[in-house]
Amino acid sequence: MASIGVPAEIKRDEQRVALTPDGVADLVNQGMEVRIQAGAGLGAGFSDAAFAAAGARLVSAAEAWGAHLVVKVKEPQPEEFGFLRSDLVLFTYLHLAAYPEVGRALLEAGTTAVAYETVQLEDGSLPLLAPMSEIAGRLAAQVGAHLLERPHGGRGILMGGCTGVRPARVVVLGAGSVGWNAARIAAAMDAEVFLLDRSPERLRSLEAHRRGRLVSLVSSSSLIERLVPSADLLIGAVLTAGGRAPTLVAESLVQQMQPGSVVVDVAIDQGGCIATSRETTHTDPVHTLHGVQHYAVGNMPGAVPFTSTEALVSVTLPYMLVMAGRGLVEAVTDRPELLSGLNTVHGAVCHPGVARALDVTPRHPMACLR
Ligand SMILES: NC(=O)C1=CN([C@@H]2O[C@H](COP(=O)(O)OP(=O)(O)OC[C@H]3O[C@@H](n4cnc5c(N)ncnc54)[C@H](O)[C@@H]3O)[C@@H](O)[C@H]2O)C=CC1
Ligand SMILES: CC(=O)C(=O)O
Repeated sequence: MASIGVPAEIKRDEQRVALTPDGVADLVNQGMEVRIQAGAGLGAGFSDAAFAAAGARLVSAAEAWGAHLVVKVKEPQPEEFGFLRSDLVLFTYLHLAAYPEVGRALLEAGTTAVAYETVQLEDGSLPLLAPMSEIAGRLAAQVGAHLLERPHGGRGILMGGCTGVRPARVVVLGAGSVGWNAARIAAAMDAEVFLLDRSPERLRSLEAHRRGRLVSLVSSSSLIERLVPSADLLIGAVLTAGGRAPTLVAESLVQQMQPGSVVVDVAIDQGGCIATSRETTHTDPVHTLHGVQHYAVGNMPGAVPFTSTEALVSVTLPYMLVMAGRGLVEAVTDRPELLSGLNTVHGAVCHPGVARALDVTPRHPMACLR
């Protein structure tokens, strides 16, 4: 019988879990054995009793990691590297461009790792990243608004201003799932929003939904140089799938921002797109440089684990069913988008963007699977 293991997340401040009790019931009904580490769902509001009632077996971390398919939320932490092995299929967010040491551990162990964030449909969309990006984008506007308040270290600007007083100026780099959601929440707060993307087609597709003081602009380095110094809130949200985020904002530009302004670099999980950001945690989310508060939490959706867990499992469960039920080779035939999810297979890197970031030569995923 195929077994699926769900370890508790141990990344700092991560409270999400990779399966819900409803998801467990679906897998068990398909004849699969589901092992949940005891306590794994508590932070997201799912009790051990609820998982057991759905048919899961409550186990230790080692037993959860011992399953054929291990599903997680975040990349394995160094304490978990010892659980990696060559007959394991790991399905989780990996972001190997930002965490090369995780890539090395997966390659050394020969683990087959399928990264949620690089599963890509034919139209270029990223179905397993999109829900978390939607959440992180919405949070970015909320967090930015909060940090702009004086008691939270900000310059004391209200997002929507008030009658006769200007609103906050928000500049969003990247108009994908994160950027669009950040921009539309900021616009709904009545801020003045500039949404930049290198793709005019992407901006055009958003045109009909644009509301409030939201201006969309085709990105260029000159435009960024003009806009950033006057931004009260700068949000980084660009991505090239699998690759390291490009640095779009140099330190000299951040230096020109007003003291108390805020940077939220959501793209930090791919290395960040603002030169001065470095990864922070929910416990200690802000570092201040040149008088500008930087928020760059690599697992922002972990702040709302109930919403995020439900949203994540709603998109990952169909893939778990096919991977555990029919094996990886049949799964990629049935769901070809899984091929781009393959980051490492038996000691080789299979995704070109990840390979570039790790400075290794990629192998074709089908060749690796054979
Ligand atoms: N910190 C966190 O907790 C989370 C971080 N993320 C990250 O946020 C980032 C954005 O994700 P999504 O919005 O889902 O990606 P997406 O693929 O939907 O959008 C990225 C956008 O960036 C644009 N872009 C790429 N290079 C550009 C450039 N040089 N100049 C201007 N625009 C450029 C693309 O045209 C695209 O529209 C990713 O790194 C993702 O992993 C997502 C969720 C949570
Ligand atoms: C996308 C991602 O890495 C996260 O939600 O934590």
